[in-house]
Amino acid sequence: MGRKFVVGGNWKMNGDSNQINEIINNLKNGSLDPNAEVVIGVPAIYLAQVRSNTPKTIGVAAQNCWKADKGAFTGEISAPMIKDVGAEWVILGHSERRTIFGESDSLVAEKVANALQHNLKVIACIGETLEERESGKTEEVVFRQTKALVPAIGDKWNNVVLAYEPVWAIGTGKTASPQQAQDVHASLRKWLAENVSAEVAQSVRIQYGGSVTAANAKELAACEDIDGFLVGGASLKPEFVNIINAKH
Ligand SMILES: O=C(CO)COP(=O)(O)O
Repeated sequence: MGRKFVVGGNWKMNGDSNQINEIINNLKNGSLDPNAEVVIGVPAIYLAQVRSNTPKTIGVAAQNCWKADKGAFTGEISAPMIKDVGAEWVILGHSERRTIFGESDSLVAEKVANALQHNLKVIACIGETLEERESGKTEEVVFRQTKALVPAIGDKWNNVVLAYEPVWAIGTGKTASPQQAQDVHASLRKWLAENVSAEVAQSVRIQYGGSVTAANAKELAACEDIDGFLVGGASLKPEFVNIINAKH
């Protein structure tokens, strides 16, 4: 069976009630490809509001959560809380969490394990920095980041989407070329076949993220191993609909 195209919008720390209503109306009024799964990644404070105002055909994701269910973790939110307000997904291991907030591979893995245990679906992000790419370490880095997730995911790969987001392409306007992205996605699939299973390698969806726009989405979506996108800036704009529809 083919992998269903999946497009995430990561709003990051953007949006207020007015802008959020505009984004949701744009999605409601747009004619969205029924063969594409759509997930919007919303600032935690708006999760409940967005979940109740957005059609159920669109998934709602938190952008982070802590690894424990509850307790003395001031400022954090938990997987059970995300579930409680009706959201279905969480984005974990985003490069901004890894770099700005110092999240290690092992912390990301602990968060992934806890989120999956609570039946949240997870978009798990990986990707190399410019320096790592230029020193020929892209595969080493994305394999290391993925390896840390394997025990955390266990047999729950059905609830995981991998997002390959080269850090140098995020918010820079420097999109990876379709060939650069395809090469890493194909290497990841090969690594998964060798280190997890042929079935997981074949079935797991791998999104590309980093300066995706309506202008470059079609060419990227045509690549064999690119199964969707994780979109930052453009997910706040009307062109997000065109990105969702880029595959068909
Ligand atoms: O980080 C991203 C999505 O998670 C990508 O952000 P941009 O699309 O703004 O480059």
